[in-house]
Amino acid sequence: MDTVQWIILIAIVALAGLGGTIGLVAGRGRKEPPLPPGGAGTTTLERPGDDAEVLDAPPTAEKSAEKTATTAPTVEVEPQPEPEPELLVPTLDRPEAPRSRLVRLRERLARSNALGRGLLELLSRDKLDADTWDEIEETLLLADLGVDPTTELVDRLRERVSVLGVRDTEQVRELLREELKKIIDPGEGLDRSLAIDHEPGRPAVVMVVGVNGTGKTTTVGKLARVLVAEDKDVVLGAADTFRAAAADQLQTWGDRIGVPTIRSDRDGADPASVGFDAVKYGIEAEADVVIIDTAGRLQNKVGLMDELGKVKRVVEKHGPVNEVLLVLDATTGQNGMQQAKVFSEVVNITGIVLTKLDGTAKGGIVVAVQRSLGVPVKLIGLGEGPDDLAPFDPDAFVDALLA
Ligand SMILES: Nc1nc2c(ncn2[C@@H]2O[C@H](COP(=O)(O)OP(=O)(O)OP(=O)(O)O)[C@@H](O)[C@H]2O)c(=O)[nH]1
Repeated sequence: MDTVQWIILIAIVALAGLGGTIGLVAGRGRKEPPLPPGGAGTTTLERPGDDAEVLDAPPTAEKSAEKTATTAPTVEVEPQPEPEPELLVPTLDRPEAPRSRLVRLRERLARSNALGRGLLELLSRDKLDADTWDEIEETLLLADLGVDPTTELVDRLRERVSVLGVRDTEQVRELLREELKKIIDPGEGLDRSLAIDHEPGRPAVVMVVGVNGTGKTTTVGKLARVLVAEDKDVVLGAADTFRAAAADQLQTWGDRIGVPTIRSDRDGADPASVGFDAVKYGIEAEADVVIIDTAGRLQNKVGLMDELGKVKRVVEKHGPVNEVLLVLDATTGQNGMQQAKVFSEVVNITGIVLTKLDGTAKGGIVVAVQRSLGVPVKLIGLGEGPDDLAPFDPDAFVDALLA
């Protein structure tokens, strides 16, 4: 071989050696990709074992770039998925079932109501003379029982106590229980259940009316919770467009239990149209009950009262309103009675909600308002808690008064 031939031979051997080295380096950096779960056609890079702790969390952009640079220089890396946004599932309140709340509320009523205790004390005196009977009468009047019911109750008790010669505290308590029961639940077929049965395709409509501050919006919210606890689908209508924050307040109640609130974006919008839309929505959503909150307004503002009548008429274009609940604050006494009369002239009240019976000895208003309107008390509010509303049960009420 001459020199040129030697040079060519050496060059061929050198090139062959270099090629083998390059092939080893590239092969070390490549791994067979694992099949993705489910065997779909995409391939992913295997994650090294020492990165195991980050398997659950998607790698950060920085980390994945680092990995790309050090472990897979020649592999085309699929873009790493964006971290999944944390799914914020709103936690809804689970309203208390009506049965258990009754027990709790009864205890509260018994604690806060001095009427029964006062009467029992007077009736248990050794001598039931004229002065004592006057005191009994006064106690009942102060409890807002009203003049006629008070006279009736005192006359009946007086007669029975003297005829039966009852002196024993337990017997007196029993007589008082019977007489109070008669006067609170006169047995004239007062239906205290809420009229929320409905035909298929049309929800029952409940309108809630009353003067500002009686607890109207709160009652709508609490009532929605009672109904949700009974597995009803409820829609709220914020037809109190008079007070700016009322719709927000109502929506907060609805949001807590996953109940939609139909409202206007505009303050001072036509409440009748909000009421109409709420029922329309309720029909489309196949809801069971639509509860409409209305503006609390002063009873002497004739224009505003007319507006309330209009809300009812417009809502009734969808069909009859099943229930019109008047909310009265039990602590306002005779003023509450005046309000009741004015409202009943504008809309046909079908039931009364007495709020704030906690902390007042004026439970007698139950009797007064039922008599004056001929409408039953259907619900009572016994506190500011979300589940402090219960169906009115005359037996439980009298028991609580005398507890
Ligand atoms: N103690 C007690 N407070 C109650 C009860 N019901 C309502 N309230 C309180 O009464 C206040 C007025 O309640 P709202 O529901 O805002 O009254 P409203 O009638 O809707 O008033 P407007 O929205 O201004 O028309 C709130 O502080 C309620 O928490 C109850 O049964 N007991």
